[in-house]
Amino acid sequence: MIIRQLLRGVFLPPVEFGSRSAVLRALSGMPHPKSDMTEFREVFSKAKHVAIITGAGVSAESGLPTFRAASGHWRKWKTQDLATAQAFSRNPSRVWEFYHYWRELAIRAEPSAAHRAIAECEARLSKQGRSVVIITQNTDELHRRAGSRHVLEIHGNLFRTRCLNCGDVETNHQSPICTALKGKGDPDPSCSDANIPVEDLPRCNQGGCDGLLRPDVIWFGETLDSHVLTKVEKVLDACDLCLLVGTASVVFPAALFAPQVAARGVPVAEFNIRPRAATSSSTYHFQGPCATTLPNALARHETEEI
Ligand SMILES: NC(=O)c1ccc[n+]([C@@H]2O[C@H](COP(=O)([O-])OP(=O)(O)OC[C@H]3O[C@@H](n4cnc5c(N)ncnc54)[C@H](O)[C@@H]3O)[C@@H](O)[C@H]2O)c1
Ligand SMILES: [Zn+2]
Repeated sequence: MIIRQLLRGVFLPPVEFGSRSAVLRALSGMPHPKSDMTEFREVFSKAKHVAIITGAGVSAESGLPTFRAASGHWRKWKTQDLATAQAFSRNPSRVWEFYHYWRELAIRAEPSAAHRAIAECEARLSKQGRSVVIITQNTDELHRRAGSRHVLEIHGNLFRTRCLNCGDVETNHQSPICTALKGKGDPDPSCSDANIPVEDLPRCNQGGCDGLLRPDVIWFGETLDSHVLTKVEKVLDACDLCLLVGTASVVFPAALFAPQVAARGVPVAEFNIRPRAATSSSTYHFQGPCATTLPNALARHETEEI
């Protein structure tokens, strides 16, 4: 499967809906995605294995801005220029400030109605012998905090650290993660770097190691965890309904997941505040904030007995 070969971080050009997609649709005779909720609910009620692919938009209503909403910047730097191994080795203090900012936002955030609707749907369907698996690009843990149990975090987790010296991976929810980062990380472009000495940044506490820790997230240009990708492949191959929630789907390899499922003739239902260029290849598109659209879409169907 091709997704195994791919690194994170190749961007698709973010073509706006209405330009190239409209032309392609007209040329190919491709139907417009439907927004018929009753029909979607019929399909949903019959699905045995549901894959739900989520992106930053699912956490937007929890107060975590999408990179796009934050104009793709933290202070004066592009987020994709900070989320790299090169940026970390050049300036670990700046990159830790950036991740400290995200950790503190995520710790204080609460799961939204969209996270809760997904978790409730998973719990209910599992009692009926049906499965729901969440494949998320988010690193904020809000799906788990909402109660979801089958979550594949393809881009890692803000609340894990990895030691650059011994490789030890630990869960870490400390706030702040180290004293030197307390009160740092302000995203305002006029704010200066804290320039924290490397020995005061988060360090490994495994017997005498003291190596520098990094956030255990997948940075641009890094390979996704092959164990996680193997699980993703199985879920994509087995699903008979796929939801694409709050993602621009412009970052590989996640951008390939829904098209891969659609190519098998499996319905894809998209929930986004705006159409994307590739929305035209989805079966359904429900436009609007997903904390409003998803609870209706995933509520108990009249044919469900429990
Ligand atoms: N919460 C997080 O963990 C978080 C936040 C920002 C970025 N990221 C990272 O950024 C990368 C960019 O990927 P992405 O495609 O997920 O994000 P993105 O910022 O590129 O796109 C977000 C998408 O969500 C949609 N959206 C915004 N608000 C919405 C809402 N209320 N309801 C429904 N849709 C909404 C937007 O139209 C857009 O298509 C990912 O790899 C992710 O790891 C993560
Ligand atoms: Zn170590």
